[in-house]
Amino acid sequence: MSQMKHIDNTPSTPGKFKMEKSPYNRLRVHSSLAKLTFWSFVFLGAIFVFFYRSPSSSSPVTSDLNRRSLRTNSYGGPAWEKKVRTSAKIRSRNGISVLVTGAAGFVGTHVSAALKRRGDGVLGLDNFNDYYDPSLKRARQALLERTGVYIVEGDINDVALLNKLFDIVPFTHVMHLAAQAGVRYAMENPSSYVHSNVAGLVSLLEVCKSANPQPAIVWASSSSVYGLNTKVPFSEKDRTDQPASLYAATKKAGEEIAHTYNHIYGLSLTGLRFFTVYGPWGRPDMAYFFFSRDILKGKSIPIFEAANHGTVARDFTYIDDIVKGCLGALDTAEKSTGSGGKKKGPAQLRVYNLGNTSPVPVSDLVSILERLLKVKAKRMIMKLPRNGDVQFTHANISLAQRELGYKPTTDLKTGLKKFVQWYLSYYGISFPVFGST
Ligand SMILES: O=C(O)[C@H]1O[C@H](OP(=O)(O)OP(=O)(O)OC[C@H]2O[C@@H](n3ccc(=O)[nH]c3=O)[C@H](O)[C@@H]2O)[C@H](O)[C@@H](O)[C@@H]1O
Repeated sequence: MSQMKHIDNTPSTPGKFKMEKSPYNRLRVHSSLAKLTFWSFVFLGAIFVFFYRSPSSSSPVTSDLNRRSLRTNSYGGPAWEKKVRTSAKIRSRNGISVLVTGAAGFVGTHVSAALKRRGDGVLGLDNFNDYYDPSLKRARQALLERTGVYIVEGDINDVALLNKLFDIVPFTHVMHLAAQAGVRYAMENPSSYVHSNVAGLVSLLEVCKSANPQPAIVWASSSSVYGLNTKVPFSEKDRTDQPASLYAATKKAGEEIAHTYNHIYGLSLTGLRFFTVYGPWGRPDMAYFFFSRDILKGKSIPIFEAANHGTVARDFTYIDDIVKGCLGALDTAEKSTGSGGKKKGPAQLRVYNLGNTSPVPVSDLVSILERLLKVKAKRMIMKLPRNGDVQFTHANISLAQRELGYKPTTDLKTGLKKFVQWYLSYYGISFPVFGST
């Protein structure tokens, strides 16, 4: 401390003392001191105005990104690296090592657990943002930790962190599931979709392209890319240039970005178009989830219908079927061909529908929930809002069937029963619900 003081009082140049000895110089020093004080105030004032009045600092974008804790927490150190290595360690013959982004998310948790179960190395990455209740994400994290999967807390836009992870583990695969999901929320917070689904994807692909070896990447696109397409069932060959929401547009952009990185850098890329995935540990922002909550609370639920009382339907797909599709995609993914950021030859570029091939009207979904929950829903029929929803989705899955061995086996009634079972036990709600179905 005293040493510090000594250092602070030492003039940087001896000449300064000499100058002070002349009265003329003293005058000059005083006047420059006054000037210095004046300008310091001006400068501090400017800083104050910039930080407290600047529109950008209080813009919804900045404050939202801060609020949603998208920043990477501290990382590094031998203990942290050991956790990363242990989690990503392959424990079976022919196993793969996978970086799963969005590992604390709904699909991410299930895929990570399935990979770990069969002996693959798995490292999770998640920013734990508060788009929906983060305590559910923490509970999923705890679940994964028990199976030996460690989740690094960080954002996919953090290139330094991603590079560090690739320095520690030569991942053979990336399962990229981190995204801003939800069709309707895109009108409330458009920038979060660009941040995660466009910028985040690019930053991840930048790191993958430079990694040595380059990993093969499987990532989550969405059925929403079919947008206003009316040809059913939706086939991968159908047009996808009429997105009905910004969410859909960012997923479509992702498919085009994937094409670019495949073309320039030889990255092996597989996009999976998920069709309204549901099940235990699901997302509370999705209709089946909050319908269950509100039916139990006796709150009315808005059920959308199209013009002229047209039915709104979804090709609801059960999580276990989706997991099988994801694993099938990882297992059939060919290696990327580039190295050192340079393409060495053509690489695989694929897109698949992962749906259930059996659309169910939303009103039927509610009837199933009523039976499972033994509570009559207060239905509030509403016109389908013009905020991104499409009237129906229906997947043609023959391509995934042929090339990934994908074969969904769970109908909505069976899948919802499993969801409701989980929901009641997770939220500690006990009453006799089962038996009658
Ligand atoms: O398949 C997909 O690609 C998308 O599936 C879901 O989107 P969505 O099908 O709109 O799922 P929900 O928000 O759960 O809505 C399910 C159905 O319920 C309807 N709904 C939703 C909310 C509501 O209040 N009332 C209502 O009738 C919707 O119109 C829709 O037909 C996911 O939220 C997206 O992240 C995903 O990408």
